[in-house]
Amino acid sequence: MADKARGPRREPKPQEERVHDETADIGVEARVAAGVLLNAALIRRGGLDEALALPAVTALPGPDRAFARAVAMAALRRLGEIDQILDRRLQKRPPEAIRTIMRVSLAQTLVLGTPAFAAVSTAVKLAEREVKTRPYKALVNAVLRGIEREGPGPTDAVGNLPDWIAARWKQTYGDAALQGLAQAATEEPATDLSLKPGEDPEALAALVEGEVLPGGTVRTGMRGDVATWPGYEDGIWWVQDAAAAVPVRLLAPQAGETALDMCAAPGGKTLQIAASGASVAALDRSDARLNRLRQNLGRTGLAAEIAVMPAEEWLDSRTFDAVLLDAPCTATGTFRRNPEVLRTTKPAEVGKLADVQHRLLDAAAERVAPGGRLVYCVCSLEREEGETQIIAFLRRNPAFRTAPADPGAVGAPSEALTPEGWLRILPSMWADKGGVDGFFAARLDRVG
Ligand SMILES: C[S@@+](CC[C@H](N)C(=O)[O-])C[C@H]1O[C@@H](n2cnc3c(N)ncnc32)[C@H](O)[C@@H]1O
Repeated sequence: MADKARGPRREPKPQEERVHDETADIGVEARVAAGVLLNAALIRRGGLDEALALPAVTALPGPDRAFARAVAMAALRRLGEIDQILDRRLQKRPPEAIRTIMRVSLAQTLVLGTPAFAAVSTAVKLAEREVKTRPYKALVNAVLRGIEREGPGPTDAVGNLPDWIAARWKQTYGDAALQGLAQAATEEPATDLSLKPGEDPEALAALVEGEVLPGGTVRTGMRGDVATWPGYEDGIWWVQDAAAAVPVRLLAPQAGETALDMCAAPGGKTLQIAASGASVAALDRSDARLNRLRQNLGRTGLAAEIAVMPAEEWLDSRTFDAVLLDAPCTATGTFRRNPEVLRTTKPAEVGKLADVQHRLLDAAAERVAPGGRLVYCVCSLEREEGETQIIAFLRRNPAFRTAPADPGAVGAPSEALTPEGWLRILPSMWADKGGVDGFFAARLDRVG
């Protein structure tokens, strides 16, 4: 939880930014870009990625671009707390552009540790630039200097979650879990690497300033461009959150088996299946998203058959020993890496996606060979997309039974095991190791 006495705690700083804020020489344009990124991320899903391609961002030198992104991400993770601090000092609602300038400034001073003289003076310069914001220059200066002088005051990390999400998670997981989830949402996650079989996780961990997590994932302390990290060129690992690596371990594909990955892109799980020696077909409706899989197959020397296709419309008549359905979902469990997901997901999407998942689950069942198995997973924390789907699926499909998971054997936190034998991984688990993404996973064996 946020430190009630002092406001948001500081996040570890990305490497490039560390170099730069020490010299405090990053200018106004990087702060403009941070505001552009922040607002784009708040407007719609995918907005952050689109904004990263805008000239206001791409025209910046690399370190300034990294700084702008770090500021936007820090602001997104702490938006509720930042607004609590601002709202205490604002008597009237300022124009949105002014709020953005102040949010960007506070993300720097309160979260990233940028020196106040740099964060505040650039905020004042930003206000000065536009006719519409110029009249608020003195307000920006007074508010930000006041916070610097008197401290931010108490904040509540649950306030970083939209109300409807906080209410849902409280009802589903309880108040203590909600506090843990809110805390996890404030923290910048480390990068996790999955290794090809035969590679030594301890040796890689030593090279990438990392540690080996249960299950064999290597969690690295490194930041910046992964293409420059040891082992990238040799294709011995790929980036995959520790929790995202669990469903394929639950599926346990074997050499000589056939496997189908029904919603495969960008492909971390296909790579895991291919690395097991099983022969894998990977489907996805998005050709663009499959490009990442194609690149990673080339880099790692692994093989998969790829088809661009809505999985339920695939005309191929084969059935498979092992079927993975990593279904499209609200992705609310990925808030550590994609903090904007909590802001852009709308309540109505939960039900709409649950309908899609229902349809895809039925299509997946038809692909499972007699004696074969199906793993269903989603990176959502919403029950309708997880537990409720499997309860309904088992009612519709008496030929399938839950194969209870062994969390230790699949590299999942032990407390993730549900009474039914499914896995409900929460981002607040493994807090001492830096947390994990949220996932639901169930293995269903075809017994009839
Ligand atoms: C959660 S992501 C999959 C992540 C992937 N399994 C991985 O590990 O990298 C869901 C994917 O489902 C795809 N998708 C959505 N509807 C689909 C459908 N009807 N058939 C096939 N793919 C679909 C999306 O394009 C998206 O790439």
